[in-house]
Amino acid sequence: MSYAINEVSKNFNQLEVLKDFNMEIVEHKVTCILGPSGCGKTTLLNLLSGILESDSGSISGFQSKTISYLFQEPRLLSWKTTAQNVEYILKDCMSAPERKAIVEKVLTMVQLWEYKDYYTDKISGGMQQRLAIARAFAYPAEILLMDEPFKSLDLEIKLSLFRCFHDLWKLDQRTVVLVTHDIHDALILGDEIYILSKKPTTVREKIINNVPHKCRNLKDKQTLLLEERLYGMLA
Ligand SMILES: Nc1ncnc2c1ncn2[C@@H]1O[C@H](COP(=O)(O)OP(=O)(O)OP(=O)(O)O)[C@@H](O)[C@H]1O
Repeated sequence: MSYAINEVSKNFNQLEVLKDFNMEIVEHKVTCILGPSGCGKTTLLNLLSGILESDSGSISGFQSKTISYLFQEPRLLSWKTTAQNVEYILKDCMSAPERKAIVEKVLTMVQLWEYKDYYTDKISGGMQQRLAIARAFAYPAEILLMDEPFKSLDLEIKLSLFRCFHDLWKLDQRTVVLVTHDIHDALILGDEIYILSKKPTTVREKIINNVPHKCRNLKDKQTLLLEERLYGMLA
């Protein structure tokens, strides 16, 4: 199954942001949207989640789905512990024993189980972002929308977050739409990579990344070839 965005246009007053925009999102894949700052990536996620309405065109498949959103900043509850931050969002959708099991599973996967009783303002920024990713995957949404969750992080932290992402994604191969302006995020995480133009924004290219998730790293030969191709397209 896939989700379709057909000929969608979105303006803010006189500003044309998306114009006759077409895209397909394949279930159980990570679709990465790579585009310059201000081209309308967040606007697109807001259209997919129903926060915004398009001016014309259609978006199909999302309406009846549960959607989870992960933002650039972790948006944690500082008055709750690491474990409580995950448990809290699960309270209406599963029993207490189920919640406990999931909290332990995801916190262990992102190496935060030993910090489960720490308040979130007592853990580092990288740990907070790991927690936010674990929390987003813990919620049983069918679609996960990610808005530049790796922006402004140094490379070492980013690489550890990429590993967390891959481990969590492998659990149930969630349908993910990730927006970014960073080629590395797209190369390591995206199965399908859409490259956007400047405003008024359309899709310039679509690339399929066939490198298996576990082989993707910034030294892998195939990944480097793809990187060269992407830089060529963005030049
Ligand atoms: N509610 C709004 N009202 C008016 N203009 C808006 C609104 N939301 C976004 N815009 C404008 O639409 C354009 C696209 O914004 P958007 O945040 O979607 O871009 P983006 O690609 O996510 O940007 P960035 O990479 O910098 O986060 C920008 O020029 C922005 O100023």
